[in-house]
Amino acid sequence: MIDIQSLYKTFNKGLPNEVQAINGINLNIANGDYLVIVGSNGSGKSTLLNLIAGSILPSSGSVSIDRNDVSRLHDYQRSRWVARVFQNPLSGTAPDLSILDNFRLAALRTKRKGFSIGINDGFKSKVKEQIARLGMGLENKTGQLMGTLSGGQRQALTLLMSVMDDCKILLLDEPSAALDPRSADLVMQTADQLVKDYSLTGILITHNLKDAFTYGNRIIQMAEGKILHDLSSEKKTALTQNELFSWFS
Ligand SMILES: Nc1ncnc2c1ncn2[C@@H]1O[C@H](COP(=O)(O)OP(=O)(O)OP(=O)(O)O)[C@@H](O)[C@H]1O
Repeated sequence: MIDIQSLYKTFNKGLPNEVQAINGINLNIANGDYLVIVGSNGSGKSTLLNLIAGSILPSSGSVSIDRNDVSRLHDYQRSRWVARVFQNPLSGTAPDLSILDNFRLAALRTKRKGFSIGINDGFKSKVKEQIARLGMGLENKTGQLMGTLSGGQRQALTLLMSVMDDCKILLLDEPSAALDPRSADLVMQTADQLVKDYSLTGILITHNLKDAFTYGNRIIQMAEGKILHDLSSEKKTALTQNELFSWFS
């Protein structure tokens, strides 16, 4: 469970360009929830995700993961809980390395000290088996260079790489925004499947209201660093597309 209490983040404090990006957020996200975050530009969505990931630290307030107060831990210290996928399919992968080597690198990055992982047959077949589940036919091309894949294929593999190593929370910051509509759908479906298959807690930021409507079991709308709407389970299911659109009018 992610428990956020009285969270504030101010950038450039005391300067003329001071911004109160997060303005007193309280939020509880249950294990296994798939939370969608919508909101206008500058409403604080990415800052909230950064605070959960630990890539920035709060001005005040707390973030706990499974009852561990992680508020002062940096992102690399939270990596055993948190995986993150960004908008740009080029980030997070090495284009000049093969698919398999990229998986190996990803595994090495997240394994705790003392745990050695080779590129042995066991690892290779585990990777192939997981890639096959994507249904993209890439399992027999693990020697292919990552840079030669399409943006959608690459983003789907990035998603898989980020969840294969026992993380509990998957943060998705507009993962399909840079992709064509077909690839975007594929990546969103992959994310949804991985959240379910790996029993993850997912948090998705999206500007795509169709995706916000389709995915997740809870939706929040942010405005000026606060939560304006918060609908979970049945209320999210009952939400109509028109109602969701009206949040932005
Ligand atoms: N590192 C930073 N330094 C200064 N100001 C920042 C920084 N990061 C974010 N901000 C400011 O904080 C506010 C919230 O930004 P944030 O990126 O969280 O919004 P967002 O809802 O994710 O927007 P978008 O939909 O455009 O990505 C904005 O006013 C932004 O300019």
